Amino acid sequence: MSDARSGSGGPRGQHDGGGQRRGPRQKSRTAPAQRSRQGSPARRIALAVLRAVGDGAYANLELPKALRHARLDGRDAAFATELTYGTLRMQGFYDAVIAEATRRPTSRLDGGVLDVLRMGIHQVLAMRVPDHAAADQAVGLARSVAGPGAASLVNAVMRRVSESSVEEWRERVVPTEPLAERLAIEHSHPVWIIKALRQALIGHGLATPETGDAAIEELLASHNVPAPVSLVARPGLADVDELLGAGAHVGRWSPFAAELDGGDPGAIEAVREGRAAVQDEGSQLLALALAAVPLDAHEDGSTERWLDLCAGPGGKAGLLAAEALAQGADLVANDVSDHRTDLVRQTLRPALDAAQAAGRHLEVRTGDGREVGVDEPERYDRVLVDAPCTGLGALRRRPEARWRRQPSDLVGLGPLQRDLLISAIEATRPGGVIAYATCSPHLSETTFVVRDVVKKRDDVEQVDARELLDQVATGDLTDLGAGPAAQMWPHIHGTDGMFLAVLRKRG
Ligand SMILES: C[S@@+](CC[C@H](N)C(=O)[O-])C[C@H]1O[C@@H](n2cnc3c(N)ncnc32)[C@H](O)[C@@H]1O
Repeated sequence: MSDARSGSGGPRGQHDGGGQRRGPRQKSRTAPAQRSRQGSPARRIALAVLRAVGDGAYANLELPKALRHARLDGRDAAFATELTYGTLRMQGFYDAVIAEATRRPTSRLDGGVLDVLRMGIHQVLAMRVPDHAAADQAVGLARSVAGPGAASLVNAVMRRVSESSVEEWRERVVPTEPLAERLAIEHSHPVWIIKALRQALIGHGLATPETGDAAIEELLASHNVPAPVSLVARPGLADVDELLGAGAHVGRWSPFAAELDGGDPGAIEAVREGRAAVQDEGSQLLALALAAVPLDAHEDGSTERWLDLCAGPGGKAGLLAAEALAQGADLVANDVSDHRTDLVRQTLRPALDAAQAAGRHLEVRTGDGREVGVDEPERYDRVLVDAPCTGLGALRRRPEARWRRQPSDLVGLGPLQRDLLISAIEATRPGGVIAYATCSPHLSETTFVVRDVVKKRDDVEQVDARELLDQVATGDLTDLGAGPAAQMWPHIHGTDGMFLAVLRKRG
C-alpha cells in the first residue's frame, strides 16, 4: 500500500470512514451502533497500526497486512491509510494541541488513548471529517482500549479541539521563535532533524545561510505531503508504455519511470510479475548514472563485472541487472543479511531467468561488504555502495522514521559507511568507477564520508556526479548542489533526498 492512495480523493471528501457508503454486498459484519461503540473498521485498523508502530513496527509493512486481513479496500482503505500516515506525520503538532487542550504533558497519557486522540484530531483538523463523527468514533475507540474513564477524557478533549480551527490551534501552540522550535511544532519534526537538514541544505550548496530558513521550511513541508507512487519499467523486461496503458502517466526524470496518481501498483500485471516495480525516480537515476559512466574496454575483450555491494531489497539491483544484461556485463548483488538477499533474489527473479537464458553471470550472494575489497581486490569495473543510512531523505515515505531515528544512529553508521566505501574502492579495478549513494542528505553520511575516504588515498578522484545524473535524466536536471557530488531533494526535484558521489579509480 502506498501513501499516494491516501491522497486520492476519498478521505478528503465527506466520507466519515464509518463504512456508511458500502454497497449492500459489502456490508460490515458489525451493526452501526456497535461500530460507533468500538470505532469503525478503518479507524480500528489505523489504531492497531499506530499501536504496532509504537512497538517498533513499520507502518508501510503493517498497514497493507492489516487492510488485507480486514478485507478493506476502496474508500475505506484510503481512509485508513490517510488516517494512519497523516496521524504519524503530524504527531508532533497534534501532541502540542493535546498538551494544550488537556493542560498536561502527553507523557502522562496512556499510549493507546494518546493514539486515539492523535487520530481524532487528524480527522477534525486535516481530513474534514464532521466533528461529531470524529468525536463519537474516538470515544468508542478510547472505551475499547482503556475503559469508560478514558472515553470521557477523550470526549472532552475532542470537544475542545473542535471549537477552534487548525489555524487557531497553530496560533496557540506554535512558538514564534526560535526557528527550529517553531518549525518542530508547525511542520511536526524533531528539532535535531530540522537543524541537521538545514545544515545539509547549506552544506550541499542548495541554500545559503541567508536563504536557509526558507529552504528548510519548504523541505519540511514536503515531508508532510504523500509521495507519488513512482514506478520503474525494468528495461528489457517491461516497457513504460505498458505502465501508461495501465493508467500511469510519464515520470519526471527517469526514462524508465511512470507515476501513478492513486490505486494499487500491485494491480498492474508488469509489477506483479516483477518486470516493473515501485521505485523512487531519484533511486532510478543513481543506478542509471553508474551504468552510463564511459569506461575503457578490457584489453583482453572480457566482459565488464559490476557489483552492488549493499543490494537489499534489490531496487537498484533490479535496474542495474537490466542494464547489465543490455550492455553484456555480469553483476553480483550482495547484502550482509540473508533475509535481504532473499528479497533481492525475489526482485531479480525475471532478470535471473533472462541472464540464464542469455548465458550471462548474475549472482545474488550474502556477505559482509567490508570484506569484498580484501577478498576480491580490483575485480570489478563498476561498484555501487548504496550505504545503510538514516533515511532522512525519505521521510515523506516513512512517516514514523522522523520520530524513531536518533542522532546516536549516526555514530554507528559513520564507520560502517566509510569501511564500505573503502572496501568498494579496493574491489574496483584501475580505471573503474565507484558510486557512493545514500537516501539521506545528512552531511555526516554524505560529503564527510566521501571527503574523509578520498583525502587518505591517492588512487581515486571524484568525478562530477551532477553531469552524470543530468545525462541520464529525461529533463533538465539542475539544482544538484555545488558538486562534484549531487544531492536531490523532495521539495525541488520531487524525488527522495538521494545523494550520489562518483569516484574513478586511477588507471
Ligand atoms: C540503503 S539499503 C540498500 C538499498 C538497495 N540498494 C535498494 O536499492 O533496494 C542498505 C543495505 O545495506 C545492507 N548492509 C548493511 N551493512 C552491510 C554490510 N556490512 N555489507 C553489505 N551490506 C550491508 C543492509 O542490509 C541494507 O539492505
